[in-house]
Order: sequence, then C-alpha cells, then structure tokens
Amino acid sequence: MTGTSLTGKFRLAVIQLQVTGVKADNLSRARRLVKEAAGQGSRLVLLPECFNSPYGTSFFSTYAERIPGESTQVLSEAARENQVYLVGGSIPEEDDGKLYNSCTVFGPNGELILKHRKIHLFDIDIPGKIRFQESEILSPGNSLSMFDTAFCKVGVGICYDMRFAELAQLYSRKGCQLLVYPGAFNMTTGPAHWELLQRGRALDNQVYIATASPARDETASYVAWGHSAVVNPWGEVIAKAGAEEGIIYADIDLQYLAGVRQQIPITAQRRDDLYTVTSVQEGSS
Ligand SMILES: NC(=O)CC(=O)C(=O)O
Repeated sequence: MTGTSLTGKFRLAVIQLQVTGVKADNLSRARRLVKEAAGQGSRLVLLPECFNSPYGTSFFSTYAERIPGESTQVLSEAARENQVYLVGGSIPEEDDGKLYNSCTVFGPNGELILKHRKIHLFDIDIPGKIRFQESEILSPGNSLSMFDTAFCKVGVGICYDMRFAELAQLYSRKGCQLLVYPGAFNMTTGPAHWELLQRGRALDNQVYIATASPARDETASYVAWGHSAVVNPWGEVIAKAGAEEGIIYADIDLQYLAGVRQQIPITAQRRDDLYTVTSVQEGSS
C-alpha cells in the first residue's frame, strides 16, 4: 500500500493516560499502554497532550526537555519495540531559551518523523470558570504538520488547534484522511465543546478525527475532561472513553471514507471562485 492509498483498514488506539506529577511514572505507564495497544493489533497509537507532566503554566518549565531527550527516547523505543506509528501526545519542549508545547511522532522503526509545536496557544478567560494563558510561558509553533504512514496521510494539531477550522481544512485539502489532536479540555469547555468540535471537523472535512485527553484527576490544578474519542467522516463517534485511564480502539476504514466523499462530494462542489483557504507555510517547526 502506498502512503496515501485510499484502500484498506487499520486499527488506531487512543491512550487516555492518568498523568501524575511523577514524570518517570507517566513515561513507564505510557510505555506499558503502548505495548498493550499494539498487542490488540493497533498500528497507530495516540497519547494525550502533556502526557509526561501535569498540564499548567506553572509546570511547563520544570518538566520541559530538549528534543531529543528523556521522554522522546522512551517514545522512540516504544514505537520501535511495538512496530507502531506513535503520536507522542505532547511535552513541554525547551529550545534556545523558549518553551513550546510540542508533539513528536515516531515511525515503526523508532525514527522521529515529525515535530509539531502547538500553533494556537490556549489563552482564554471565562469569568468565574477558567482563566488560562499559555502565552505567558509558551511560544507558538509556526508550521502545519502532516506525515505519511503506510495507511494514510495524517495531520497533527494540539488541543486548542482543533478550534481553528482553517487548519483542519488545509490538512484535508493537502490529502490528510485522519487528523489527530492530543488535547486536554477542561470541566468548563469539555462538556460544551470537545465532542462538538471533533464532529464538526470530521464532517466539514470528511476525515477521521482522533483526540487523546489525559484521564481526569479531580485533585489536579487543571482538571481534564477526558472523553478521548474517534469520529468518522460521517460525523459519528465510533469510540469514546469515559473519564478514567484506558485505551479506546477504532478501525480506520479508508474505503468507507472514500465512499462518504463520493456520496456527498463537497470537495468538488466548493466555490473556490468565491472563497478559499490558503496557507503560507508548511513543514515542521
Ligand atoms: N487546553 C487547550 O489547549 C484547549 C482547551 O481546553 C479548549 O479549547 O477549551
């Protein structure tokens, strides 16, 4: 099968990891769960945003690493030992005096094939509910990030990136059939928007969407919503976690995707003479 073939099926696993303040525990649990997912036939495995550290601006500098570093070494070995594509959620990355929220992707040989730095920083202020300002600590990435697998082409965003419809449109236009978003929505925006955004992105672009959240920890300073999910190009949720740690599985069916695109041919029907979405940059940041 070629990298962008529209035939075939493959199994995707999403790991909803219970992230603690102990980095070594996060890494070893992630490694164990990647092995478990591969044992169930998964060929592509997705971890959550900030899988090696608690999510919060006060934690980023303490847990930050260079890439390559300790956490990405574990990811590389887990990908190679289990022969999977591993989308390594995200980690706080330190580079040249700046901090980023970065996702690394490893191929089945353990090679680093992509690094995506969160493009849209999570700066929100909902009075009485939640104020979060990633930009106080982090710098944004400046590039789109896509990679080819033996099964299909995949576009990568991190959490808040999912709110920007243009990014998903560009990925779809550039041939992606699956978009993956490690994320960590919270107890305010999670119930309101998490699933809605995934279904919207899937339906608008006729792609599969997979999201991976940390498991919920009511004692954490930032309580993640959980509910990692996979949505198909028809907009249906085909796999969904609860709030606790676990793995969910979905069979990604590229023929089904092709069928949806043929039945409702919005790509051919677009009015690019009236509107268009274009990008100025591409590649890893
Ligand atoms: N944590 C995020 O980056 C985004 C989020 O929680 C939201 O958009 O809501």
